[in-house]
Amino acid sequence: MHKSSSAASFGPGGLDLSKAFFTPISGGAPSSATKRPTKITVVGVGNVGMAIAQTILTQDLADELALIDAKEDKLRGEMLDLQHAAAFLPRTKIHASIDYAITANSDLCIVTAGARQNPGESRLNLLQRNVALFKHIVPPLAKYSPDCIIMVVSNPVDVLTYVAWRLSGFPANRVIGSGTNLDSSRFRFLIADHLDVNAQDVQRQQIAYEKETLENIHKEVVQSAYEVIRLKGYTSWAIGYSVASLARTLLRDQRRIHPVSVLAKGFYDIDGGEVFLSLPAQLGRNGVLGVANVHLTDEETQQLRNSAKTILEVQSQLGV
Ligand SMILES: NC(=O)c1ccc[n+]([C@@H]2O[C@H](COP(=O)([O-])OP(=O)(O)OC[C@H]3O[C@@H](n4cnc5c(N)ncnc54)[C@H](O)[C@@H]3O)[C@@H](O)[C@H]2O)c1
Repeated sequence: MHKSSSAASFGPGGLDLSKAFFTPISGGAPSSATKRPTKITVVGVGNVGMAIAQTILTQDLADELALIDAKEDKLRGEMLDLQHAAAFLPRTKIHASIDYAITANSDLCIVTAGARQNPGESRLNLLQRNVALFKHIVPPLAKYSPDCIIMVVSNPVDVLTYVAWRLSGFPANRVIGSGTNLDSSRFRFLIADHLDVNAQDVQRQQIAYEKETLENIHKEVVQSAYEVIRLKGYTSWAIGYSVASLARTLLRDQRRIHPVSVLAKGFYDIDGGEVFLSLPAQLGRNGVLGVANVHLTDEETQQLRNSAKTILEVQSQLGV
């Protein structure tokens, strides 16, 4: 496949056009003090992967973007389509290939590749197919970018984050799932809409709401993704912004708290095994820096433990 680069080549003579436009100044060559470029890889250029890629570009989060997929034509088409917007965007070098060598030295690798559920197929079978995909995806990512942070977006996100953690051999602080970051945003939108305020001002604070209003908003959050999928076939824009906000916090060491899938063992009385759950985690350049201690009711603690138990049962059938 034609490996991309954002740079065009000019004819067989190899004419260096840059010299025709600029006269280099002495000492202008890159020095060791020059900042290393920030590089993000996105695996899977479907609806979700492309929404993430385009948000990363418009928000100027990377100097280099590497796109990986199994479909060569789709991959090249998406790469060219993004490159053609270069005149309207901050400068980012875009690569695309089925060869993981282009992902080398990434700071952040975002995995969105996933199999689609066949009619009548069980969720466990779909999960097993996704585990098989991850066996092709995660080891080469870890090989080419041994110091990167891996962010899993593919569903079921908690279990696949565990799978990515096992397959990568990385410490748990460098493997994160997008978790309920998007669901939180949906929750904040619905509360903001109800109160007619800005969603960015909806924070973690105890405000007295009518029980019924809160229950309705909760129900709506749970149904949100299904509703969008029913109407347009998939979700993309909100998950794109959600993951870009995580990328910003991680790569710019913002140390913000996000509800994301992290290794939950030892937090909130979850001790039974290695399971990834969405918890309020502080994120920075080293990945997960800590987990916030939010007060939970006994019922909420029990719900978390039940989720952990269910996920562990599923994981025991995966052979990873
Ligand atoms: N975590 C969340 O909040 C959230 C939100 C939305 C979607 N998702 C999940 O994201 C995933 C992707 O959704 P989508 O709508 O983009 O699906 P999609 O079918 O449009 O895209 C999936 C892409 O993965 C690629 N792919 C398949 N096998 C591959 C392999 N071995 N290597 C590289 N690429 C491969 C496909 O070619 C395709 O381009 C799904 O699992 C979906 O459930 C998660």
